[in-house]
Amino acid sequence: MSFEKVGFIGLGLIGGSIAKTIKKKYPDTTLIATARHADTIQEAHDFGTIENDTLLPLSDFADCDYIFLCTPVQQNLIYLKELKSVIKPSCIITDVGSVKSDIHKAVTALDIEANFIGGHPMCGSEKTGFFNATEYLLENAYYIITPTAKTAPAQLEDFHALVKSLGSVPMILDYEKHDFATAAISHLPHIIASSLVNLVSDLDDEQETMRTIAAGGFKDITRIASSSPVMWQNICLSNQEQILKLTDCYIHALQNIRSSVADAKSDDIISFFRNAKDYRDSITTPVRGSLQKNYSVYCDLVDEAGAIATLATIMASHNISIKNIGILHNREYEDGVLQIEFYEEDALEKAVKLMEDNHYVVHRR
Ligand SMILES: NC(=O)C1=CN([C@@H]2O[C@H](COP(=O)(O)OP(=O)(O)OC[C@H]3O[C@@H](n4cnc5c(N)ncnc54)[C@H](O)[C@@H]3O)[C@@H](O)[C@H]2O)C=CC1
Ligand SMILES: O=C(O)C(=O)Cc1ccc(O)cc1
Repeated sequence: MSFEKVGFIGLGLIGGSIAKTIKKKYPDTTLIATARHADTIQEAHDFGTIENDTLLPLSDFADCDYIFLCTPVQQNLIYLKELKSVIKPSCIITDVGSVKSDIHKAVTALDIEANFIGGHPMCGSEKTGFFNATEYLLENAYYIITPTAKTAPAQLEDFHALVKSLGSVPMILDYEKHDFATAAISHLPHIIASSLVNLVSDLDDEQETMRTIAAGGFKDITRIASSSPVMWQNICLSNQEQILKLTDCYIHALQNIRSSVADAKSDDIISFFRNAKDYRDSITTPVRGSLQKNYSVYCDLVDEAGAIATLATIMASHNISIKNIGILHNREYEDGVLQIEFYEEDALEKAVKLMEDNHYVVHRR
């Protein structure tokens, strides 16, 4: 695997995270980028991630070994067409878009199948922009790779190795299969989250009773409604067929549970919740490559000044990096607990032992 120059078109949460990770793992690689706003490029240059400090014309990407398309999915299609006449013969254009069929069809129509490998890192969040990009976002996340019929095996192997070296877990998948699966586990959930928020917003009273009492469950299930509207508009338009299929299935499922409630079918209602709980509990178990793994523990708050600093010092003196630390108040922990999040499972296990040795009351869930 050898590459000297990598280009990014779009440098937000995902493009920025990939660029920061490549810069960290391959400091000698030249990275260039262009985006919609000059500020983004200036910020990434000042951060030390990319070479250029102004917006670049696409002709400047001519000697790139890899070009990552990291704008909203429909915008990626426009850049793909423009890049056809720019790239060198050995260049691989890849994308990070949440939908794959559209771009694969465009690649075939443009007759550039030998120069394209699709990609989709299964990580991210509701946040946007280079500012929120991190060099650990990709870590342990599945990174779906969708080759074309004309992808050279050696180039696929190289790209697979690159993805792995960035800390992700590469998974090769057929692009149509990808679009059905992501419609179910990502696209429909985003539609449901946003429709639920819109419903509450429409039904709330003048005193905003619903907004005021919105509890953990509502906030958990609707976090992703804060995602970029443009990005999700693009995804809905690109993956229209699969999203329609899944939405119909979901409407049917809602009608079923509605009937069970209307007819007071207690057995059906309990099965509905039991089945969901069993499947959901099986997903919670930390497995390699899950979306946004969270290695958190909770400990009872010691009510004295400097309690957080003391704990942070204990961790630091044992070389354990803390990703996040803060006080959590919810129904489960009425008096509040300290939530400490780590980057990896090993660190979490070490930290739990240390905290217990230091007589902290530790909760895991
Ligand atoms: N946000 C997430 O959690 C994930 C997003 N993706 C995919 O990654 C891609 C990028 O998403 P994010 O990085 O989250 O978005 P973002 O909003 O953080 O960044 C988008 C970038 O594209 C640029 N951009 C937008 N419109 C443009 C245009 N017309 N011309 C040039 N540049 C333009 C912006 O300047 C910005 O640099 C999308 O295709 C999305 O489907 C994939 C996995 C996860
Ligand atoms: O915020 C979350 O949990 C996400 O679901 C992030 C996400 C958004 C889009 C994708 O294509 C993949 C992952």
